[in-house]
Amino acid sequence: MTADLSVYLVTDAALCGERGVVETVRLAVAGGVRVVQLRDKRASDPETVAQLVALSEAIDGRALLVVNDRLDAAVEARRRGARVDGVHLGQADASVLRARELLGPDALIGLTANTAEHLAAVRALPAGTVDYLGVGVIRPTATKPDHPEPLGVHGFAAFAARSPLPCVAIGGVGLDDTETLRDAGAAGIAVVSALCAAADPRATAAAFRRRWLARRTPHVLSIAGSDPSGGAGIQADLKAIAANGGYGMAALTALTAQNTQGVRAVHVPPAPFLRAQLDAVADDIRIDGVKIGMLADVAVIHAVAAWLDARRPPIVVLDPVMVATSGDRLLPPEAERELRGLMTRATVVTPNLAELAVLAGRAVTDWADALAAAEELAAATGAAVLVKGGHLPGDESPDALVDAAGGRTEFPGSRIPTGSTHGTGCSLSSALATRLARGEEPAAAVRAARAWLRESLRAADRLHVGHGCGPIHHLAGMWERGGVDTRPAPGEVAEAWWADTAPLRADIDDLPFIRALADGTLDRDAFVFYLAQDALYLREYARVLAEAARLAPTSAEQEFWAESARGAIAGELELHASWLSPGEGVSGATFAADAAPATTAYLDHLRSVAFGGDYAELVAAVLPCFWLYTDLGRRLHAGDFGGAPRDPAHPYASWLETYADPAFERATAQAIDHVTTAAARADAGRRERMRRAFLASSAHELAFFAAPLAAVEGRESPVPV
Ligand SMILES: Nc1ncnc2c1ncn2[C@@H]1O[C@H](COP(=O)(O)OP(=O)(O)OP(=O)(O)O)[C@@H](O)[C@H]1O
Ligand SMILES: Cc1ncc(CO)c(N)n1
Ligand SMILES: [Mg+2]
Repeated sequence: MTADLSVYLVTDAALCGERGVVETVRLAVAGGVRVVQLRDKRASDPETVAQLVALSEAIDGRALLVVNDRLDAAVEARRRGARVDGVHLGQADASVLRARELLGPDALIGLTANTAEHLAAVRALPAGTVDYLGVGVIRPTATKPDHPEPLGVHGFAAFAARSPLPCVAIGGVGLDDTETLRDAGAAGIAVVSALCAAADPRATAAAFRRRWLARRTPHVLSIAGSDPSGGAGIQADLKAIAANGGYGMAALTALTAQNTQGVRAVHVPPAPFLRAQLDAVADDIRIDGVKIGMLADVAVIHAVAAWLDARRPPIVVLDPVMVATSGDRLLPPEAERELRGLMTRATVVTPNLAELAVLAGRAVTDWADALAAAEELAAATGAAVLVKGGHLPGDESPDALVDAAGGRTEFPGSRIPTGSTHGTGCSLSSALATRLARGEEPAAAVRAARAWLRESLRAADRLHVGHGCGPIHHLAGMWERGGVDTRPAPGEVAEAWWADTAPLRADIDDLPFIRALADGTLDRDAFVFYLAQDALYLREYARVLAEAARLAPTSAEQEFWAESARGAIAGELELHASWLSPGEGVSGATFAADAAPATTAYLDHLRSVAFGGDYAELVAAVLPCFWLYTDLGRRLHAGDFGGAPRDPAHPYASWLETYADPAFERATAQAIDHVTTAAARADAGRRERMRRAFLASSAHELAFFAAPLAAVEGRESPVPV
């Protein structure tokens, strides 16, 4: 069989010391050892059998277990239920032919070899008798006192080049030899003292594994369904693997007929054909990581489980897909139980909240439940659980990684405002598999995969794919860094931002203040309160506009914002002065009024953005005061709210006129142009900060309009600031 022989531990009871062989092996396997060879020349056969049983339990299928020399002990331990994958035999040990006969075609059988005669003998054996050669020693070593003349790295390379079988380098191998031997053609490095005598075998094994994987493109296989619309399934997986630095491969479990709106049909090819795909890949290509997605039915799950058991890929990320983003089932309920069986074979499982509830068999209603359920599931299956908070209500989308020992890392993150989340789960699990296959530590791998996912989510709406829940932009970061111009046109930014304010604008339209302003029934005190606050606001707004002028990159923009500042302080206050005139007896109130909470909150927001010194963000923050007023003024003036604003008897007629002023409309068009041009030029991160500043100001506009009536009626404003 083909196996991952990369980091191969040979035990030495004396070197393991008080920690013992079993605990040393457990730690080393947790760190990334792929093959464990029990080697104890002095142990009796019954002792060896007992050791194999204990080791098989400790390894629990996460690495291959072979025994040195003792074929009979291997057979007996298997009889007692231990999982013993094979034997390693020396030239003087029991015949490899007999081992193959007793252990079967799937066993891992190794043979020590280091001379031309040994190679000739191997060539004479029937094909499939021996799987690999143990070749050494590389350097003089105390762990094999009777060792032959050391080969050195060059001797090893020459031998491996002539060998028809994979060669594992053994004898005096240390951490610093890892890449050298790998590049000399080793299929793996066998380590004795560097691991058995290590103070922390887990960390040392992880270091070997990292060094082994360093500077080498990981080969990642997706076992998943097809989504012809390209956003989820293997199509998403291949893009995610490529974007995260891996070579992607895909074996299809199912074909779906789906698009961004839903799944129309599913076709599941026979399970043996899936097995044929998997074997075709594994027989030829080193597999560094596997991602498992849609499994379609019980037969497929069983086929994947059997293949995993036969091949033992080093990294398995299982995304327990049950329901598509669209709500369509991708796994029948009776197969859900079977998924739990697969979990024990996974490195990491990545359920969303609903899947976690099913797998853990308990209700998951909030994030605390999710963390508790993830802990139970990880402890029960031995797989780490990455629980995803994409479906949590609210503004946060956190994930958390919980390992089988109960260790937990949380990854906080704000929700990215987009409807394009088709295939996020597929993409995240593939990115994670790729990074783990490259040897990244689990928490670091999750962090990097999430950073990539978030970058791809932020750019998602720019793809304009489909009419439903669109895909993420898998290659957004690559395109941006590679100089592909993917920036939006200013008009596209304007359209998107305007759409984002739709709920706020609807709320403004529904305010009793606006309704009463339109039909002239607005309480006069409320109107005066509003004007006084507006006057306070405009005085500071003018300073903020002046700051925009100071930061402006072009003289045209400098002139525009300076002129707007002048307009704010002069024109608007002049208007207000005519309303709050001495005859009305309230003019002193203009500057004398205290700022209401809504006013202070809005100004604090504007000043903090101005203080940040980013021109683009600042002009985005000042835009709603132009845009929302122009829109509202135009519609008030047109009588869209009922009432008769052009009626000279309307008490607020002249106020309403100002905002429908064509000069103000032109200024607003200019402001939109300057701001969206700056947004279109900005990189994705700054563009998002601009959008947030724009939306925050829009929300303050709503609160500002809601405040007056509440204030004069002595109640709390319905829109908190
Ligand atoms: N709007 C969003 N903003 C930021 N992150 C998000 C958003 N939506 C989902 N995510 C992230 O995307 C990843 C997938 O999470 P989710 O809970 O949506 O999984 P899923 O339901 O399995 O996805 P899928 O629908 O593709 O199967 C997680 O890292 C989650 O935090
Ligand atoms: C093929 C496939 N796999 C997974 C998902 C989950 O989003 C999907 N929609 N389609
Ligand atoms: Mg999912």
